Amino acid sequence: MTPSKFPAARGLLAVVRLLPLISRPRTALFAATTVLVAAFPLVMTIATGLLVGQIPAAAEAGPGSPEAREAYVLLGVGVAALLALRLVSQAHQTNARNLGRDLELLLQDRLVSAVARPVGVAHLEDDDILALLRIARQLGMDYIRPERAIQGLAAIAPEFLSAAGGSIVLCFFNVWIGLAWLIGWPLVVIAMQNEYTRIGKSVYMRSTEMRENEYLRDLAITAEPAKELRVWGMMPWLLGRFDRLSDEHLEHTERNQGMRARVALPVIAALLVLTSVTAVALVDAGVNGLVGFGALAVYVVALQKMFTFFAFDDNAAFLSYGVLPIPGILALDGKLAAEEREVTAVLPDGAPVERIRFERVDFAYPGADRPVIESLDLDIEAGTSLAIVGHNGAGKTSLVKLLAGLYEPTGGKITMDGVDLAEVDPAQWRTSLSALFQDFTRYQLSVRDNITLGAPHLAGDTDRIWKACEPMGIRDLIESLPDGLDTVLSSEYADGTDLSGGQWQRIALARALFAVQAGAKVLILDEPAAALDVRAEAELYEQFLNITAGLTTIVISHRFSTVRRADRIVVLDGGAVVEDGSHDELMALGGRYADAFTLQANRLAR
Ligand SMILES: Nc1ncnc2c1ncn2[C@@H]1O[C@H](COP(=O)(O)OP(=O)(O)OP(=O)(O)O)[C@@H](O)[C@H]1O
Repeated sequence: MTPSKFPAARGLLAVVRLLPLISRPRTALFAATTVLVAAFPLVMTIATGLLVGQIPAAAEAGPGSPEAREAYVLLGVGVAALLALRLVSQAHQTNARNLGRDLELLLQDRLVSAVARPVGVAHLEDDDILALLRIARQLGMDYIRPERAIQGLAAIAPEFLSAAGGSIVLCFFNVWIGLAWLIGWPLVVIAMQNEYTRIGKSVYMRSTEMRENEYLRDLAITAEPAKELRVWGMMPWLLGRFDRLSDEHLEHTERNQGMRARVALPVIAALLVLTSVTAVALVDAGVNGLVGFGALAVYVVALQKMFTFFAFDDNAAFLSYGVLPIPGILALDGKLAAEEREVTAVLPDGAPVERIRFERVDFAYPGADRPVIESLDLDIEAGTSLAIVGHNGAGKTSLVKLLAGLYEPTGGKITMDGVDLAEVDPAQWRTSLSALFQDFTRYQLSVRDNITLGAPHLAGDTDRIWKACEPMGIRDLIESLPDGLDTVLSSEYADGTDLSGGQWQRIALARALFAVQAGAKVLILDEPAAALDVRAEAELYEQFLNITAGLTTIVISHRFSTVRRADRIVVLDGGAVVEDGSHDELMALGGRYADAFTLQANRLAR
């Protein structure tokens, strides 16, 4: 995030630009009521002053005199302004509340669509973006809510205009005193907003610093890590560390949340001096008969306006805090939009019908200094099965993530039937793809949703769902669940249920199969059955190969019983292909594959 010299002003400008996007008429109403809410008190001020000044003349002239009638007219004007102020204030506040709420929704929407827009996932590992996301996720937090900023603005803007109006009135008394107020107030507002912004940034925008704290809190209250935390007796340690970090944060807050004396004291002193000088000058002018009683009364009430405007209150703070995250969110929207790729090619129908080709592909994860894939050449013939093997960290998953378009190669290209995937609309490519990753997601949704997520438009096709479940051996299991296919797979729901690791894996495999049945042409299976026993895995993979015959299948596995069934096997090491051939060819080669296969086979035999 680029630091800004005037974050409060930038945020405020952003708000001013965003409001018309929510609603032009409501923004116009907001502007109009801001002016009216400022103007009516000024009218009251002047009417009251003039009324006070009129009373002696009216009393002398007696009831029914023109002087007395003028006094009543002034009273009427004052009361009318008061009533109008009440009415307009109400509308002003309601409109501000609604605009604030809608602004927050607009920002949430911008944020979610910005984050969802990129084709890949690299941006979700970018520290700056993550920091912004964490802040934005707290949009609901009281202090840094844009909604509060609008409410703050709704309260401050009329007061400020009113004080400016009071300053102009004072110009008629003494132009220098009036100008001093007219220039002084904006300076005070800027100084205060800058101070509040400093406090807001240092206390409420500590996303990165609060990261560990947030992580520990989530660990302590979510079901997934609960087992390990309890079994290892980690809870006291975790809570202790959480408390320590929270205390540090609290200390930091207490240290930084106050206004600095070197800002507050000069501001307060300047206001005191200006008020005293104005008051003394007014009294002096009155005593020396330099201004009439009526005019003096108007000036005194105008001076009072200066007290009612308060640049130090909660509204001023909420205004500064609330606008803080806005420029970042808008910048993120722009930044991620700029990363969108240009589509210049289309895949032929039914692709791949010939081959998928990795051509001198390099890849390094964002921010990493070493590549995980280097100059990789790999030809995958369409309609065949390929197994990728290699030791931990060899780059197998990274390779299929590139194929799935989750990351883009940093060098070289991946083509499908000759078309560079970087030029293709990822949505088109992904309709041809079904993938199951080793860290597949266990969605806390119904069984039906879990299986049909790869082709949600077919979620109502129960026969098709059973066709995906039966080969995975889970139809009986699903039928035994309380709501069958509609049972929620989470014990966090009243009628929900959780499954064993192997059962979850079968559900995920059914999801991959369902997407294949829905038309996917390429199937990626990354450790598809690591949670199954060896026999079950071999049987399942056999089934898969039968069902998916004619499909381009890429499987990553450490189980050679699975791997050996593939048409072709490549051994990956250091991000490059080091052996390539069928099971028999690689065994005959007597290299790494043969060694590893023999080792595993001997162990199993023993
Ligand atoms: N998101 C990531 N960011 C940075 N580095 C990563 C990321 N994911 C993986 N790596 C690194 O890339 C290298 C290759 O990882 P990859 O997951 O491709 O290996 P693999 O062959 O699939 O391993 P395994 O058999 O253990 O699943 C590893 O050194 C790993 O630390």
